[in-house]
Amino acid sequence: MKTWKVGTRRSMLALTQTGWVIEQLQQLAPEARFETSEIVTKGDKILDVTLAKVGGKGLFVKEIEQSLLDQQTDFAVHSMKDMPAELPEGLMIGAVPRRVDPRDVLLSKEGKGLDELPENAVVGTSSLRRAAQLLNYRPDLKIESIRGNIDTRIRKMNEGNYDAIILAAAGLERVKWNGTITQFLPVEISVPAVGQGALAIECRTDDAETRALLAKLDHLPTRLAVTAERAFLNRLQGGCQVPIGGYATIDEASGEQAPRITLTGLIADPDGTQIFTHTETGVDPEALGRKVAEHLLAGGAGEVLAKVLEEN
Ligand SMILES: NCc1[nH]cc(CCC(=O)O)c1CC(=O)O
Repeated sequence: MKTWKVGTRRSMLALTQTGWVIEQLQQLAPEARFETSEIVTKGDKILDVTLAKVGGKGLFVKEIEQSLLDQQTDFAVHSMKDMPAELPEGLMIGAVPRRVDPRDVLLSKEGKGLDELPENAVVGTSSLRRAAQLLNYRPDLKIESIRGNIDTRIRKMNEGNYDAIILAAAGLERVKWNGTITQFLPVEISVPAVGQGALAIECRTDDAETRALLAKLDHLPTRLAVTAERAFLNRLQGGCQVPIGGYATIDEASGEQAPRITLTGLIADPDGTQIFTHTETGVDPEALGRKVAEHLLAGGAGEVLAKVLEEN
């Protein structure tokens, strides 16, 4: 039986999620063998600058995609959130496993939730999307950039530089972090990033054997939701330089083949003074994503986007 070579980043989160994917595939295909190939990406090397300033999305996936194209690896496991809206020619997302909790969470040093944090409290996040939504809700907060993997960020908070930090629930859940989450931020306060909580398993379009293997792990409701979110992002041509959020849910009671999808899109001014959101329901994920984007663009968010892009 074939041995599949699996590309992954080297962070604890990446290795954990890749291990999980291999475990799942092993159960679905007991004869298959897997070998992981750890790849250091540009995003892993640049730890001192805001990612937005050095090219944003794609930094965590480019080298891994090259190894797929060069046939050094057969498939790769990524956080969906790190995937650019468009994939290189010849590659595809072969599976989207079931999503875990998509929400952002607040961790605070003294266990105080967002409403209880003292005036002018310092919150660590390097995400423009998170910063804009926090500031919109609590304009007094001071947002400070923070980088590094989950452990590093939590350590930096505890060492005293920040009163609180914002992370994705999904990352903490996947690494089985055993600390206390202070608050799960409702999606009404913090619309998650496109793809947050989901994984993308990427492979070559012409590799039928790998596609057949990966298809076993695909979760249709998650795929539909993420497809809508990514169509939204794609229509906006947005990287993570712009505060964009997108979150879709599936009404599973509404039909096996073409369930109803509800998508909320968000575009914000980085300082949080202007927030544009729109929610719409449809059955075609691509059409829905475009529609929500176009509604926001027509309603004034286009000017905010243009301004943010100009400044960067
Ligand atoms: N920005 C980095 C990143 N990419 C994926 C996750 C984990 C959550 C996920 O899979 O959505 C994280 C960490 C975070 O945002 O806290």
